[in-house]
Amino acid sequence: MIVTGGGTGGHTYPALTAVRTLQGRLAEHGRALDVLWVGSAGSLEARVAAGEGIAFAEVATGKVRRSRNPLGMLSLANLKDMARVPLGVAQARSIVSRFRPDVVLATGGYVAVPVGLGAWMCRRPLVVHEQTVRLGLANRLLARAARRVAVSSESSLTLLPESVRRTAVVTGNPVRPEVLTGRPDKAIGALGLHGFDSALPTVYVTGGAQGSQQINGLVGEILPWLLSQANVVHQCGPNNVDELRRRAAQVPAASAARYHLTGYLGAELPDVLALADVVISRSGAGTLAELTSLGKAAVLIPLASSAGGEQAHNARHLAEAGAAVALLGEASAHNLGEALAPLLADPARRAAMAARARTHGRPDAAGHLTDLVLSAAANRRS
Ligand SMILES: CC(=O)N[C@H]1[C@@H](OP(=O)(O)OP(=O)(O)OC[C@H]2O[C@@H](n3ccc(=O)[nH]c3=O)[C@H](O)[C@@H]2O)O[C@H](CO)[C@@H](O)[C@@H]1O
Repeated sequence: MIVTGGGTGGHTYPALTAVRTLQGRLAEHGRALDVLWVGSAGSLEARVAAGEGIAFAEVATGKVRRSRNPLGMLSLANLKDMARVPLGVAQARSIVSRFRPDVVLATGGYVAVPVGLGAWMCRRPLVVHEQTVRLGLANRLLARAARRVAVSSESSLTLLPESVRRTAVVTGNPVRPEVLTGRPDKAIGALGLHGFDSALPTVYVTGGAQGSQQINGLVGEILPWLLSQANVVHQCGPNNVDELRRRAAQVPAASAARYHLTGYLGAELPDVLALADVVISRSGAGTLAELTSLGKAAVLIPLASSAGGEQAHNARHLAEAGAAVALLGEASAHNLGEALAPLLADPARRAAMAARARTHGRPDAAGHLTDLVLSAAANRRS
C-alpha cells in the first residue's frame, strides 16, 4: 500500500490509524504490510512516519492559500506553489510506478493531490478518505479518480456529486486506538500534575495540533476564575508556549499548581483525554471524532476561517444534539465562562452531555476503512 495525506493532524492521524489497523489485520494471518508513506519534506506526516518506522518518500507540494478575493488566489506565493504541483505529480507518478502498490489510500491535505493523481496515472486503485462533512479541496479533485470515497458521516452523502456518491461509503473517521484507552493516573504521573486537586473537575484546553491564539486568549481572560473551579491542562501550540508561560506567571501561587501548560501533547494525549471532565476545543474533525468516541462534555469554539465554515457546521451539529456547547459567531471570554460554569458545577450535567456525545462516536471507523482498502486491493489482484 501507498498511503498519503498530511499537513495537519486531522489528515495525518486517520492515515496512520489505517496503516496500523491494516498491519494488525495482516499480522493475524502471519503476513506483513509493505507500506510506503508519501508526503511533504519536514512535515507532521514525515515525523509521524519516522516515529512509527514507516518508510517515507517525499514529493513537492503546493499549498493553495484560499482568499475571499479571486484575484488574491493569484498571489506570488500561490503562483510559485502552484508551479510545484506538476513537479510533485511527476515525482509521485515515478514513486507509484516503482513501488507498484495494490492500493493507494489518500486522506487529504495538499500532498494527497500529486500522489492521488500518480495512482490514477499508473492505474492503481485509489481510496480517498474524507474526515469532514464537506469534501476538502484535495479530495474534491481526487474523488472522481478514486475507486472508492470513504466519508465520515452520512450527512456527507447528500453533498457529493451524483458520480462520486456511487463510489461513496460511510466509514467514520478513524481514531487512534490508544486514544480510547488512556488512564487518568498515568497523565498525573507523566505530566507531574501532583498539585491537581482531585476534588475538582479537570478541564483540557486544546487548539488542535498548532494551538489556537483565540482559545489561548479567551482562556487567559478567565483563568483566575477557571482555576478556582477546576484543574486545567492547557495545550496551547508549540509556538505559543513562551508567551503563555509569561502570562501564566501572573496566576496566584495558590492556584498555579492546578494549571499545566504544554505546547503539544504526544504520547500523553490519551491519558490527558481520560483525565478530562470537560474539554474546551476547536471543532476540527479529528478532535471531534476522538471526543465523541470517548464521550466527553465539550465547549467548542470553531475556527471561523475553516474551509466552507466546516468547523462551525461540526460544532452546531453536536450542539443541536445536546452533545456539546458551541460558541458560534463572535466568542467572548464572558460566553466561555457562561458555557463552562454549569458544566463545572454539575457532574450530572456533564455526564449527560458526555453520554449524548458518545452516541455520535464511531470507534469502529478504522475497521470499516480497512475493509474498504482491503477490498480495493483484492479487486486489483483478482
Ligand atoms: C486549521 C485546519 O486546517 N483545520 C482542519 C484540520 O484540523 P486539525 O488537524 O487542526 O485538527 P483535528 O481536530 O482534525 O486533528 C487534530 C489532531 O491532533 C491531535 N493533537 C492535537 C493537539 C496535541 O497536542 N496533540 C495531538 O495529538 C488531536 O488529538 C487530533 O487527533 O483538519 C481537520 C480534518 O480534515 C479539519 O476538520 C479542520 O478544519
